[in-house]
Amino acid sequence: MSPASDDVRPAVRVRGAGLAFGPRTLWSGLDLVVEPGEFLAVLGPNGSGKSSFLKALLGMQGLSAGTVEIAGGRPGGANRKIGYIPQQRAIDESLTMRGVDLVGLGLDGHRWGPGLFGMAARRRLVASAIDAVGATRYAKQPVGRLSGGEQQRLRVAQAMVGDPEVLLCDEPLLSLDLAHQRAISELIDSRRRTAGTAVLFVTHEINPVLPFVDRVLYLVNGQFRIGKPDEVMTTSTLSELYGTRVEVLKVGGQIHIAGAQSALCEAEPHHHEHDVEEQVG
Ligand SMILES: Nc1ncnc2c1ncn2[C@@H]1O[C@H](COP(=O)(O)OP(=O)(O)OP(=O)(O)O)[C@@H](O)[C@H]1O
Repeated sequence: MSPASDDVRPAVRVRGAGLAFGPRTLWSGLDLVVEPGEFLAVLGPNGSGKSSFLKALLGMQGLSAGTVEIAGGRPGGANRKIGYIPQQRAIDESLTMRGVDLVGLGLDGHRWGPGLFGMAARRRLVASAIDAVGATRYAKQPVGRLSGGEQQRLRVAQAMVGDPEVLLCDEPLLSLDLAHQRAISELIDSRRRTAGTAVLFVTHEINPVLPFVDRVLYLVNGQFRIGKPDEVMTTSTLSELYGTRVEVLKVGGQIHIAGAQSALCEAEPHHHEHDVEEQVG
């Protein structure tokens, strides 16, 4: 990541942001600048507000306080500089749209024009985005009949095809096998290195992307920490954040967190007890 300078505008700038639903505050006082080419992992247990954070950046969720700038503008509207991989939802089996058409939706029509040249250029871009996620074999089939992982790879292609300045990814590795988790993480990493795309990557499992992560935003129970993985993913920082002893174990280049789930269960006693070593963020 290159250091901030005056002539490079940040990809994302969040000032004094807060989000509350009724009496429940998901986060408040959030200040964050994400630079072009930076890879920010957004971690935290279920319901801590990770997806809502991405939705606030997209203008799909209003803030309770503060402001957001993304790709040089306000969130919302048709900002073509933002690629978004939404949290996976099953696509209706009856959807007959083909993969190539789904990916093509990630391109804005007017830039290519109706002429033959425009259409050929558009087709080439779509084909190359599909190739990059390894989806060429099934890209002409109806999306509704593809497996969850195949659909997910097309969603990644759709988010990347428009040459975004900022890529917002909500658990993009879900339902991918290990080989494709790796291929997609490396593809996203290479895009931010070569094109300077900032990546905000929501995940429950940091290990598959740990080699790429510059900084972590960790959300828990209305609190958050921002910093390099080595600063945030420590026993002392996470224990402070969870409000109880949480053990962070670093083994073979991977990070494992023990005790976080039971910390949350104590706060919400109706949940099942799971006090095994686990990764919740
Ligand atoms: N529009 C809304 N109105 C009321 N509550 C909402 C709304 N949107 C989200 N919430 C609540 O805010 C909390 C945070 O939701 P969010 O989806 O951001 O969590 P998350 O960290 O992404 O969780 P997960 O890991 O389970 O995907 C949840 O408890 C959710 O029910």
